[in-house]
Amino acid sequence: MRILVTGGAGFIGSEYVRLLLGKPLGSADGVPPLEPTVVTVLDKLTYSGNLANLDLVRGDPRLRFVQGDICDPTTVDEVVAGHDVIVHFAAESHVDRSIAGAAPFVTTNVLGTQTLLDAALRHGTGRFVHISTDEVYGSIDDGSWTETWPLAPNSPYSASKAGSDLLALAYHRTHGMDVLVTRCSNNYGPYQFPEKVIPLFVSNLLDGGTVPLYGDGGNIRDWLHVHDHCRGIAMVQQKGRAGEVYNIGGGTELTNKKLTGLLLEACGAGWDRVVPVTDRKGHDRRYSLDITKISEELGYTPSITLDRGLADTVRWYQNNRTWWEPLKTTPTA
Ligand SMILES: NC(=O)c1ccc[n+]([C@@H]2O[C@H](COP(=O)([O-])OP(=O)(O)OC[C@H]3O[C@@H](n4cnc5c(N)ncnc54)[C@H](O)[C@@H]3O)[C@@H](O)[C@H]2O)c1
Ligand SMILES: Cc1cn([C@H]2C[C@H](O)[C@@H](COP(=O)(O)OP(=O)(O)O[C@H]3O[C@H](CO)[C@@H](O)[C@H](O)[C@H]3O)O2)c(=O)[nH]c1=O
Repeated sequence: MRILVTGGAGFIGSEYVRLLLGKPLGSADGVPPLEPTVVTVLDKLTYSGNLANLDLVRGDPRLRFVQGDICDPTTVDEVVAGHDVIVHFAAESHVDRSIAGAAPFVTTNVLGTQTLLDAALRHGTGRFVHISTDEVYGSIDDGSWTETWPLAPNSPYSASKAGSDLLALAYHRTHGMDVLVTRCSNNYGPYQFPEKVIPLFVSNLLDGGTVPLYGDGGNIRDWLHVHDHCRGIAMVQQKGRAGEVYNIGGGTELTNKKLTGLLLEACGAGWDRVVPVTDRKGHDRRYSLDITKISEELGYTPSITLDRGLADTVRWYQNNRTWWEPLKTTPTA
């Protein structure tokens, strides 16, 4: 099977490539055999893409890397040809950046996805797995989102992801393409660019600095280890039903204040290192996913507890300064 992974040099995409090639960050228990003959990574290498993320699989004869933009129809057409499956991670992924400027989010997330879908349609690609996000549902005060919940995104990032999510489903309904969509909660783990809250806070604390906690710190996120997310995607790729949406969550909801406390403890720092700052504009209060569908249909359960996952992640950032230190000093605009 020939698999194309877009955004495979990013945080989550690179773990998916490692999983496909038999070098994941955790045990692949419960994941059906993947056995790819070729894994092609198509990645533009934006500020968040990094070839070093693929170091563990460098040299695998099945891995091919193409530096290219998913918005470029010529490149996309050439790369898509001959693949049986596309797993589409490539995106602009950071909410704060989308507030500062929405244009690249609309371009990459909406137009880039349309460009890929059109190429997959032309080439008759067997299966297209679109990686979406729980943020497309908006914010929820009580209860949890099932897959049939109406979409109500609030940030330019989540609006652009909702656009691509609905486009992917539309290609299934309109053209009969074998498209599946996954919507997952907040990922954490090694190789996450140090702008998202966990790697930002951990790297700042390891550097002896402070951490900026938005608003009252009461916003709630559901945390999912990147390896468990990729296990869930692999199950969807192998066993999911065409045209369906699958939520993938971690079942670990925490306020940002509680999360900050855990990170301070793991880094041996005190609350004097926390600086309350002005809240994010339009800040979603709570995300919560109902994962009954993927659990009952595909046998998914997260395997890495938050305690273990956070301890391992902090240790990874302690031991891999050479990976993240340059990323904190290089301009990324
Ligand atoms: N990080 C999370 O918590 C999370 C949660 C839910 C969903 N997601 C989704 O998962 C996917 C991956 O997220 P991530 O956290 O790994 O993001 P990331 O920012 O670490 O990686 C994105 C990758 O896409 C590449 N890319 C960006 N624009 C491109 C373009 N125009 N053409 C080709 N490549 C391009 C980048 O170079 C990078 O390698 C995204 O679609 C994101 O919306 C992320
Ligand atoms: C960067 C930063 C964040 N925060 C808060 C804002 C959020 O409530 C929480 C997590 O922020 P972020 O790490 O930016 O993640 P969030 O906005 O939830 O979005 C993430 O999770 C989404 C899935 O829920 C993904 O679709 C996005 O790609 C990913 O970036 O921490 C702070 O308090 N201080 C900060 O400096």
